[in-house]
Amino acid sequence: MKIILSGYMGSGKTVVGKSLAEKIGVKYMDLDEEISKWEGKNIPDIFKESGEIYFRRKEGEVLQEILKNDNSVVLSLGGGTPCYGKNLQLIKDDEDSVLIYLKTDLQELLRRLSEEKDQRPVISHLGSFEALEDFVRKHLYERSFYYNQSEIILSTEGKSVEEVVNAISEKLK
Ligand SMILES: Nc1ncnc2c1ncn2[C@@H]1O[C@H](COP(=O)(O)OP(=O)(O)OP(=O)(O)O)[C@@H](O)[C@H]1O
Ligand SMILES: O=C(O)C1=C[C@@H](O)[C@@H](O)[C@H](O)C1
Ligand SMILES: [Mg+2]
Repeated sequence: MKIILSGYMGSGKTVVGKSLAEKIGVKYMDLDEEISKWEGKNIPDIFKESGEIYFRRKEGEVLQEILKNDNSVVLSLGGGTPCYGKNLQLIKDDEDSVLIYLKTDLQELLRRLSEEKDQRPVISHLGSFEALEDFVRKHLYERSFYYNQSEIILSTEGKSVEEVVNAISEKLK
């Protein structure tokens, strides 16, 4: 099975995905990391040097490769992955994939993201907490249309990473 984690930036896809993979003894992959490896540079540099449209194209290509080649994997998507191109449909059409939305509320996302903006080129330019809040509120609303099409929607509210991992394991039983 391919367990695919989706959700806004800061929702915990990477930390939860790594921990879940370890718990159930399955290979872990992070789409952002795979794109970085493929391109030989980190995500902020890809955005800076080649632009977001180029990044989105690579994101779709790398996702397609992983879906084709890796049959047993926990895969953390990037925050925007299901919202671009054919990515969401590709995942829905893949019979072995189960797509899980880590649903984290706006205030918690803001708490996390205000500490960790620099490695996230979509928000790194937002200078103040107010600017970040304005942006994320609207962006999360727009993206929720895509996230909510996931097979499993899991609220992370009040849950530690371990509790999120346990909740996913329960849902998958
Ligand atoms: N359930 C949780 N409880 C407390 N902290 C959490 C939880 N989930 C994630 N975090 C923290 O929030 C931050 C963001 O998590 P993470 O990098 O895994 O998000 P992400 O969804 O992979 O983001 P991106 O889309 O930008 O890659 C990290 O510092 C992480 O430790
Ligand atoms: O939400 C987004 O659009 C992004 C999230 C990150 O995971 C990276 O995929 C990249 O920084 C874009
Ligand atoms: Mg991540």
